[in-house]
Amino acid sequence: MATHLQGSLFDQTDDLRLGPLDGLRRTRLNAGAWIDLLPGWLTGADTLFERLVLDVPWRAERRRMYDRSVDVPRLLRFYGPGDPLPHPLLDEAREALSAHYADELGEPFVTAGLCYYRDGRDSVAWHGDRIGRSAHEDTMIAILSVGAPRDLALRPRGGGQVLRRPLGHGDLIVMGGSCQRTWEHAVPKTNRAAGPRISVQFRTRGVR
Ligand SMILES: O=C(O)CCC(=O)C(=O)O
Ligand SMILES: [Fe+2]
Repeated sequence: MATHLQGSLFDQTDDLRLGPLDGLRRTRLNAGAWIDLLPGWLTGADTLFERLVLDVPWRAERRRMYDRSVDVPRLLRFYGPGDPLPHPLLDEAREALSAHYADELGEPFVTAGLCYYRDGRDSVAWHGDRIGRSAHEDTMIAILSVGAPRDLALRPRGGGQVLRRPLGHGDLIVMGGSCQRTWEHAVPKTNRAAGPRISVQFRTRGVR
């Protein structure tokens, strides 16, 4: 797999470090959904990006579409509860998030789903993460984004005004409340030249 990393693509420091979470800012959406945003949570994210590209055993998946089977346009890897994560920074991030949201969430983040968008043609279509308890309970999904900036788009389920949040290198977004049931999200394809991006989604037990 070609990685096309030209030196310090995204930021200038090798010092991989998570900042404090008290800068998180909440936007309330309707129907009990909300998002928390913290740009630049992780600094030195180049190192993490490069390690994840090389070390994660990425999988291409296929899915049925009508009578054909098509490639899912991104690479994936899922780490379940207790699976060793591919980089210690991810353990640190998950622990920091679990501690920060402990009272409000009432349980820790235990899984990590990784997605690798190789360029602007890779994407994920509108969906809610509604497999498991999130189909009928509030939950939180925290996403750490590294690599090229891509928009996370959000809209009320079934349609409505689309919000876009550009997620850059080291940025954190948390979708909470009813967001997976009452809203949908997507990473749309882009015609702009977009470099590679990796997102890490932390979820609670029994939520996909
Ligand atoms: O890449 C992202 O930021 C979002 C990924 C996502 O929504 C998912 O895998 O369920
Ligand atoms: Fe999702």
